[in-house]
Amino acid sequence: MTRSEETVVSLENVGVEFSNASLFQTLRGDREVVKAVDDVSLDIRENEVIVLVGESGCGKTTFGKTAVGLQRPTSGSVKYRGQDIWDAKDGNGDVTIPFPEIRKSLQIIHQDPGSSLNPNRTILNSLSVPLKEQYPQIGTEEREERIYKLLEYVGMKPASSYASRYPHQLSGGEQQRIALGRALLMNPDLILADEAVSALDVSLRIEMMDLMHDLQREFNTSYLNISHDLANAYYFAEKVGGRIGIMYLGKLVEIGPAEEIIRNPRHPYTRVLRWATPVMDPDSITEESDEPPIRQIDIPDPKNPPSGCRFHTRCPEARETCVNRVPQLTQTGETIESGVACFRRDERDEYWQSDEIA
Ligand SMILES: Nc1ncnc2c1ncn2[C@@H]1O[C@H](COP(=O)(O)OP(=O)(O)OP(=O)(O)O)[C@@H](O)[C@H]1O
Repeated sequence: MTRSEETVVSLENVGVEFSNASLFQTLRGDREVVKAVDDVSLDIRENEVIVLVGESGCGKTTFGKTAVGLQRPTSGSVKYRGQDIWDAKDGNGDVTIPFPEIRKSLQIIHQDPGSSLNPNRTILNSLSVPLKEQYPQIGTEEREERIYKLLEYVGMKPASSYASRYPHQLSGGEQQRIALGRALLMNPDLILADEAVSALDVSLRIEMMDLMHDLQREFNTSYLNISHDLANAYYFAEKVGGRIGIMYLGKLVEIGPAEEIIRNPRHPYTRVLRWATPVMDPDSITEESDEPPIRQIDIPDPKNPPSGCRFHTRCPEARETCVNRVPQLTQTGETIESGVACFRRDERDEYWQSDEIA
């Protein structure tokens, strides 16, 4: 698929902090702050596929929600086609794209589609609601026509039979198709798919990912997918020339074309993920040893992350300098497509003179 260079969503130095504190804790001054996302920048272009991968709690969902305007960042900016999303929401400055239009263009599908469909409404009713809200000018007949057409697009034929059912009369895979259809009804520029296939059986998972690819061509949509599974990420991104981004404790530590991330991972953490993943096509990866390339299995507490490079406590390559300095994500290829946040990528970095951690 030919991808345009036009940026749909641009996230710049985005940070998201959560404060989990009762009034009592706040008064005592022991407010607990989690930096779910810490200084992450990313451009998502038209027709692009990006999959974010990382262990539970590393900030994937928070970052994804920030990208589609569902989570306000505590620092940095998020722009949709050049318009700051939160300025549009707050009415700050010259708003060139109104917030409702931005929300319509940035859609989300969740891991559990059942919970996002009203159990008391038929599929037709459920899909009519957002269409009525976004396109109040269209009549009932046209609305139903659009819904039926979309149900057919997502493989639910005959559409009229599915349209009259309630969510409990559909399988998990069918519910997920409906969720995808509902997102596409808005004709979005970007769909955030948060673990959208992880609850499905393997064969259904592949079917769903293939369907998403087909519909991407049809609707010119970009996808930001979230997955804890590098094998799924590889399947989804590689087929359409997409990128994989690796997150660790709120940081984007590596990003690049799917093939490159699997064949030539540069960040020590990416190597750990690859080691831990039975990749779908075992021939496509090089031999790895049985020993995990890691010093410590436990993930540090996100409320109290390690200093310097956050991965240093587990990194087999860590040196003293990694304890104090924060590596920035820097370009690795000829374009801004790929980057890695590790001192080892620069042969002149003081890392090479630094002592190994005992
Ligand atoms: N609304 C919230 N309030 C407080 N803390 C939150 C909130 N949402 C997320 N967090 C915290 O932020 C961190 C990142 O969470 P997030 O859900 O973004 O991670 P994740 O990588 O998507 O994890 P998972 O794969 O388990 O969903 C976690 O430490 C989490 O506890």
